[in-house]
Amino acid sequence: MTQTEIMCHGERQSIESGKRQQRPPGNPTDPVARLVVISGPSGAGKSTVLRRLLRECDLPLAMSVSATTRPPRPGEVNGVDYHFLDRDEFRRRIDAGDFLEWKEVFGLGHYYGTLRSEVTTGLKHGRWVILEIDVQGALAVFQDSRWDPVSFFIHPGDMNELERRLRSRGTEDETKIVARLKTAAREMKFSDHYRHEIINESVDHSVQEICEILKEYCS
Ligand SMILES: Nc1ncnc2c1ncn2[C@@H]1O[C@H](COP(=O)(O)OP(=O)(O)OP(=O)(O)O)[C@@H](O)[C@H]1O
Ligand SMILES: Nc1nc2c(ncn2[C@@H]2O[C@H](COP(=O)(O)O)[C@@H](O)[C@H]2O)c(=O)[nH]1
Repeated sequence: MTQTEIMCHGERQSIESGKRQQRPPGNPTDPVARLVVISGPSGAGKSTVLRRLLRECDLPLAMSVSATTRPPRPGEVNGVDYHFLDRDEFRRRIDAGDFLEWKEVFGLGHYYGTLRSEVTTGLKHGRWVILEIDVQGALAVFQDSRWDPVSFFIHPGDMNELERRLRSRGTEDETKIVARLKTAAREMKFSDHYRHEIINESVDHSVQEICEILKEYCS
């Protein structure tokens, strides 16, 4: 019977084929780590849940810090929340082949992308690397047969609650809120492309659910 090794709690464990993970993880240089893709509409609570997941889930997790051309929000730190690049630098990095995927998200001229270096560094250290990316970016990763990510779609509950969360966050003006809600309606239609769907009604429950699901890939 084929065995696949994955990294949990810093040690190697095996799972039988026939369980959830049937294909070896994508990175041929490190067969014990894998990608986790998290998407969901802007304002659903992805960042809030992930911040807590990283603190509270006892698995070797690492966030991939994306690059973006959008300006930093107050309190956001370059290299921690995002790698903030100007458009010329972003383009240069596209041409250099530095991105695993990149997209213009929300149609307002701002680009977001996953740097290959973020992924390879995490995988090299035996970590599950988490990509918090939009649906278009996620579909590109799903199509690339080198990756076999564990994927989660985070739902806000309903669209009214999503709008409430976006407005209460207070980080976007009206034009941007409208663009994000429009994109959200489109993105919701793709939730069944993900292995797992999480209804983020309670941050506590979402964190616990995601951690438990990830652990199932270890046992
Ligand atoms: N389960 C929840 N219940 C109520 N409010 C929540 C919940 N989860 C997150 N929030 C709040 O909703 C707002 C949006 O959350 P967050 O910034 O994490 O969303 P996001 O999905 O990461 O958005 P974006 O894609 O724009 O980065 C924040 O003010 C956050 O505190
Ligand atoms: N395709 C990608 N999408 C990304 C990446 N990093 C973030 N995102 C998505 O952008 C939105 C907006 O984020 P915000 O910080 O401006 O509120 C968010 O919903 C992410 O899903 C990326 O590297 N690639």
